[in-house]
Amino acid sequence: MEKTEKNILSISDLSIGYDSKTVAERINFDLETGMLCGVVGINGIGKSTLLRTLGGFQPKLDGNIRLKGQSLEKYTSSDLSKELSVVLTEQPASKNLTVQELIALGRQPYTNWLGTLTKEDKQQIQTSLKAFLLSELRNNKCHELSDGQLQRVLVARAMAQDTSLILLDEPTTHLDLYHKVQIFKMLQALAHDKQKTILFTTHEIELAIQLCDRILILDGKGNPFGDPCQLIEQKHFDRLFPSEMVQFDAKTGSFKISK
Ligand SMILES: Nc1ncnc2c1ncn2[C@@H]1O[C@H](COP(=O)(O)OP(=O)(O)OP(=O)(O)O)[C@@H](O)[C@H]1O
Repeated sequence: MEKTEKNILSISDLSIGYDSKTVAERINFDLETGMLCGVVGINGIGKSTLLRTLGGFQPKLDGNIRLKGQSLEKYTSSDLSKELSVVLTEQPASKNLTVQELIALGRQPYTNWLGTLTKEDKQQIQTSLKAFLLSELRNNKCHELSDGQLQRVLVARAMAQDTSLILLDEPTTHLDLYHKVQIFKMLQALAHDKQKTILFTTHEIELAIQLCDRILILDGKGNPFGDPCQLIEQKHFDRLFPSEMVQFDAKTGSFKISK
């Protein structure tokens, strides 16, 4: 009983894909409040498809997705926008807005039809600007930003939306190592300090191993899920890529090119 209450997201026997094409099946995992979870796997295995399915952008093929104990399909779009925010890889259409204006869009689920911001809305926007080191850039147009800065703005908008679950598709693409680590650490702080449940897809397996509480490996078979150390012990990362090309070193938690 206690386990169910703590679970924000419960996925059982989920199959995802398009019309008659199943991309991945037998996906099972639970995420509790305050957990940071990375979804990894080779190109084309279905990471983005999973994220879009969990975000309600495309229907599941089979199985169950429960958000805070209720089937995802039962949520109205207005209720869902208060529980779930999604950051996709596509560039936002609204790049002509300032940083502060784009982050303010995160408050839309709570504002009246005129979009009037209350004191609480404004406070949330300021907190998000601060958490993602954007206060000084607040009046800059989004099209003037670097990829790393824009990525921080998109995550800050999700934070301003103040949902229990945040989904992100490859939030560190195009970023250098420093800025990848910066985003990962900010996501970790958002999960641990603000008790948000965060699930993101990534190719940064080594960083995910170091910073995530849980990892889901989409592998086209059992789709193992667990604590990174546990997955290392069970040798799941060893099987991710063909060993004649890359090998996983369990001691350092990193991949080495096979000589
Ligand atoms: N709109 C679509 N209609 C049909 N098939 C699609 C569609 N979008 C993606 N696919 C297919 O679904 C499979 C999974 O794609 P997806 O983008 O989810 O993989 P991914 O793991 O995110 O890949 P990557 O790491 O390269 O971003 C691929 O075979 C892809 O060709």
